[in-house]
Amino acid sequence: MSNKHAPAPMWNIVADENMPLVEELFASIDGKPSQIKRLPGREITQSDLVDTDILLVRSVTKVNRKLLADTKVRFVGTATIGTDHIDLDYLASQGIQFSSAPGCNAQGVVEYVLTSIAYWAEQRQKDLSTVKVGIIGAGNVGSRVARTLQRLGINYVVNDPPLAEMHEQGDFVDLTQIGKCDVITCHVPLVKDGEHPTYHLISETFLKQLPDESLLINSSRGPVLDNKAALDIKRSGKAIDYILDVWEGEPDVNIELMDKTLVATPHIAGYSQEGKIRGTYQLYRAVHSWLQVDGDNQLQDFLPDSPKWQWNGLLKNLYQTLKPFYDLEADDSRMRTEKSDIKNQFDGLRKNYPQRLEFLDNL
Ligand SMILES: NC(=O)c1ccc[n+]([C@@H]2O[C@H](COP(=O)([O-])OP(=O)(O)OC[C@H]3O[C@@H](n4cnc5c(N)ncnc54)[C@H](O)[C@@H]3O)[C@@H](O)[C@H]2O)c1
Ligand SMILES: O=C(O)[C@H](O)[C@H](O)COP(=O)(O)O
Repeated sequence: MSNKHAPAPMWNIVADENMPLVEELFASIDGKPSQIKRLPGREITQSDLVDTDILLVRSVTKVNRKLLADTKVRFVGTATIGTDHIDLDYLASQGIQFSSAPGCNAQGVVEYVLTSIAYWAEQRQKDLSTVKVGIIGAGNVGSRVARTLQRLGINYVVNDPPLAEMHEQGDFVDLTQIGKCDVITCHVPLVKDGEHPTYHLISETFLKQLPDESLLINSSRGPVLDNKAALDIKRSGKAIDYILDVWEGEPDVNIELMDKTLVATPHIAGYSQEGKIRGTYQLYRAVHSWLQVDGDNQLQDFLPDSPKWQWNGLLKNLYQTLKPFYDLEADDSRMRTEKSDIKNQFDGLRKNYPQRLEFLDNL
């Protein structure tokens, strides 16, 4: 395969400042050294990229014609699962290679969701052996949430029309059935058009039919939930709980909605150390595969030793057994502490997020 970079004396790389291991993994590629420039994701502009070969971003950088026109960028990688911040059609039209990091932080999200359900059960005195969870989206995250609930003996149903149409194995239910569940958790990409859009999938109509005392968790993308409708429903006095990790208009979170949540966090559901490391590593592999060259670094050498949660077989007090491994309440309280200036503090809460390790792989 030929590529425009073969004669370059040095790789020019621009990377989001919040990606770990870029210096370690990208110091040289195929024997050629790299010059790596780190920038805050929201502040990367076209002028930073004029002589850049490889752009490595996270979810806060909008990658489109405005950013990439008249630059040398030939590879864009996002160390995230979601790709709604990337104009994939534009990249394809320009022959710019692209990679995301599918599944990289799925385990962190699963742990966030399980801890959230357990916290809600404790707060609202629910018996998890009689609760039914509705999972919307059964990809990397949703299917693992299902597997985890299955192992714990918690009932669930799954909605995923695109998968159902592909005749994937498994039983799928429609959204009406999901709307009858005690807990609903969303794991869909943000898609605004096509056959199965997810923008405002959780609409006023959907929220109105939810049973009283149900819980809605959104850790997918803010606009999957109509935030205004969610607020209006609470204002109307409906007894429904929200656990929200993602928000319409981030970082400009609706403070009244935040006040009405059971748990509010600043888009950190997937923020395990391992998830971030896997994200960068998957891009390292993708760059080498694009160039058809070898890379010697092995993922295992960068992953920390993770703690192991041992389940005692009881659903009662589940939250108290999870809390030493993931302190959801601490995440919630850090966000509420910054409430008065959340728009300006949101990114800082994420940048300075405390180390969190995955713990659930031995259920
Ligand atoms: N909060 C966080 O920190 C965090 C972390 C990781 C991922 N995410 C978000 O979660 C999303 C899901 O992650 P994933 O790894 O499971 O993605 P994935 O692509 O593996 O799976 C998404 C699933 O959603 C299904 N789907 C698409 N449209 C649907 C619709 N209209 N109704 C029901 N199902 C639909 C797809 O068929 C697919 O099975 C990501 O796109 C990302 O936006 C958030
Ligand atoms: O899509 C994802 O993978 C997550 O939403 C991602 O972890 C968000 O974190 P960010 O890229 O904004 O640091």
